[in-house]
Amino acid sequence: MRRMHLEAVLKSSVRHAKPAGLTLQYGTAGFRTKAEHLDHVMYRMGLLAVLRSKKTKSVIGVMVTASHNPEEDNGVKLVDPMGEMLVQEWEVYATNLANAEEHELQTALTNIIKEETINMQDESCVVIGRDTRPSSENLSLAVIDGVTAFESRYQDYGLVSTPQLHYIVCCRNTDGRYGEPTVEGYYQKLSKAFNDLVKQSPNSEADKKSLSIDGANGIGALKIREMEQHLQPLLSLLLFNDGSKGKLNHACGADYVKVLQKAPEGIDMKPGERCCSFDGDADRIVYYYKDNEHRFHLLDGDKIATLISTFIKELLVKVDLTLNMGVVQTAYANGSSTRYLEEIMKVPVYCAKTGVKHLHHKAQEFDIGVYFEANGHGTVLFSKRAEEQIRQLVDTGTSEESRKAAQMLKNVIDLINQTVGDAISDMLVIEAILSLKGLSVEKWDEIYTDLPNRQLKVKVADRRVIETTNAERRTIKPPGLQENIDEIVKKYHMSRAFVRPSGTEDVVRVYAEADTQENADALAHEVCLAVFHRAGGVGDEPKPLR
Ligand SMILES: CC(=O)N[C@H]1[C@@H](OP(=O)(O)O)O[C@H](CO)[C@@H](O)[C@@H]1O
Ligand SMILES: [Mg+2]
Repeated sequence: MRRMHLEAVLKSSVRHAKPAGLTLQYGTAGFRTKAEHLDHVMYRMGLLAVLRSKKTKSVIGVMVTASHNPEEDNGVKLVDPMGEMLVQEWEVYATNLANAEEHELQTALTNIIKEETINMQDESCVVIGRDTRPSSENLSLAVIDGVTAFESRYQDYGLVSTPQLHYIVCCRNTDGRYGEPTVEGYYQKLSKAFNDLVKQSPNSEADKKSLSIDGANGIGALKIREMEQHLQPLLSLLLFNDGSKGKLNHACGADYVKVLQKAPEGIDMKPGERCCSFDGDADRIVYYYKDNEHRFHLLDGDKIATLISTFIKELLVKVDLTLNMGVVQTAYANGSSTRYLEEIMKVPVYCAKTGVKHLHHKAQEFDIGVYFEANGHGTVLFSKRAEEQIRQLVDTGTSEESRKAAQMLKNVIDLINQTVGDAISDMLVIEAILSLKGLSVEKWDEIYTDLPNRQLKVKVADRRVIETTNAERRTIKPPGLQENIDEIVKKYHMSRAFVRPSGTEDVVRVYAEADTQENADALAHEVCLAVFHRAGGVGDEPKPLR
């Protein structure tokens, strides 16, 4: 490392001192904790982004957000050259850097540079984005301080959704082939693909119902407002929880709706009308509606994956292309969705560990890989081969029908944000499919019926005592826990349950499914007790739900 660089680093590091003793881990989605503990982490992630940029000879992204966490929290994640999450091998560098005490920082940096044989003379560029949290602006300035300490180039994109930053990184590293590397370029690309798609809809006039969006009082609301003008008058959007009064993610947003299986506050729901919720950084989406009896119905990531993969499969038949398509889920996927995809749709389904990076990785193995977490985070990946074949058929398809189907697939490719799950992009794909197929939200919901399920959390002294295997569906530690869960599960009908330590919160998550909601709740509670007693629960024993 050149002396000058190092001196600059050590000098500016003093302004971003690490609270002694604080340790954090680069988890499922980067670092996340109370915002006041993150200044030094941001500065150091600025440094790491520069090293990653030099190493990959590409533009690297840094996003300041804590997604669905409460407003007081914040976090940071790095974006790799093609818009993917930071490669796993570098997560340990991120953790080491974040946890190095002041006097260890130099060694931590030198180690990475040596290990990765980074040439500090190489060019570098970092792009930065942030969500709407009150703490985000200052924290992004800390990132910039880190970036400039290494004399790197950077561009601050300011307020953007997480998927917009992923899109921008991908555009910057592909000479604009993926699109114009600006937020405006993103709107142009997506809205053109969407408008072209729905133009082909025989039902464009038929379903005049509007879509109500819960913006979680976050960045998604802001960005929908900007995008809206590109979409009019094809889609009528009603925006709620737009951040003008409510608190970010408070009693609203995709996570709230999915976990509590109820409508967010602040939204005006009319029977039969489509509603959707974004999360705090707009990379997740879930749909829902209430029926004429005012019962709430949730259409989560599993229902979205089913809708999209069915649509794509039908188009593939029309264009007569033999491309292999697979759906990737996690253990949280509702059993009914897996059964429907495998048995009715005859689509191969795979189970990956929780966290988008695992699903994304698996989905890359297919010509067309559809992946969604049940919570609504997901996208579709098209291999280069698939994309080329589809684009070719737009002109060379043997019949009018096949050319039209190829055109639709091409529009889907352009509409979907292939870099990462994206609430806005997914929403437009869903809206286009519903319009093209003339499907109401009720009809979409009827494709299969979810098994009643419950997700709970247990507080334990150290969640790392739980180790899992088989894509997190079974525990191997602590001893006896899995056997205990197996015994409990046997007592219920159509039942399934698993536990795993969360990667973003200091809790153990419990998931249970059974034939009735009452049984799913009782099963979840019994499993919570097993975790509490066998994995060092703290505080009061978990109480039954009713
Ligand atoms: C059950 C669940 O929804 N888990 C979420 C949550 O991870 P945990 O490791 O379960 O805390 O946050 C992740 C990041 O947003 C997301 O990828 C994941 O799906
Ligand atoms: Mg998110």
